[in-house]
Amino acid sequence: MKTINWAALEAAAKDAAAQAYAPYSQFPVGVAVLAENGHIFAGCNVENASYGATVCAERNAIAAAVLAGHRKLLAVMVYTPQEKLTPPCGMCRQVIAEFFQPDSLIASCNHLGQQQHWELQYLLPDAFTPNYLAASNKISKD
Ligand SMILES: O=c1ccn([C@H]2C[C@H](O)[C@@H](CO)O2)c(=O)[nH]1
Repeated sequence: MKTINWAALEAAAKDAAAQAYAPYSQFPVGVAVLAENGHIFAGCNVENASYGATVCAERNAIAAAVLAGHRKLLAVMVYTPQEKLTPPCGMCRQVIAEFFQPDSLIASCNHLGQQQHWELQYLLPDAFTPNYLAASNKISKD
């Protein structure tokens, strides 16, 4: 298993949170994802006046990685500037499951420099993944 530079992910997630567009919730989030080749992609939450069109930082970071051609992703870091360490929301857990492995580490950090780590399979047990579709339709995400 590759060594993960958690400090670099934390710095990237924190920088991303500074760009968050969160006028409605006042809850800025920054996320950094690590690709298999060591590159880091970041995203922030982008809210919307309709509320429902809001996109979380996790999904924006994953979209940036996919846009750059990276579909094999290794780790996630979520930053929120509050003491309580924040895991990804349910919708983002599903999107994470598309591009990560069950034992991939999902981490959260805060402005105090604290971190908490979870395995994806703990946050989303028995995830519905592309394998289920591939089993009947021969669909591949690669
Ligand atoms: O894991 C999460 C949870 C929430 N948010 C955003 C959505 C919304 O803009 C704000 C409050 O829910 O935080 C994220 O970006 N990631």
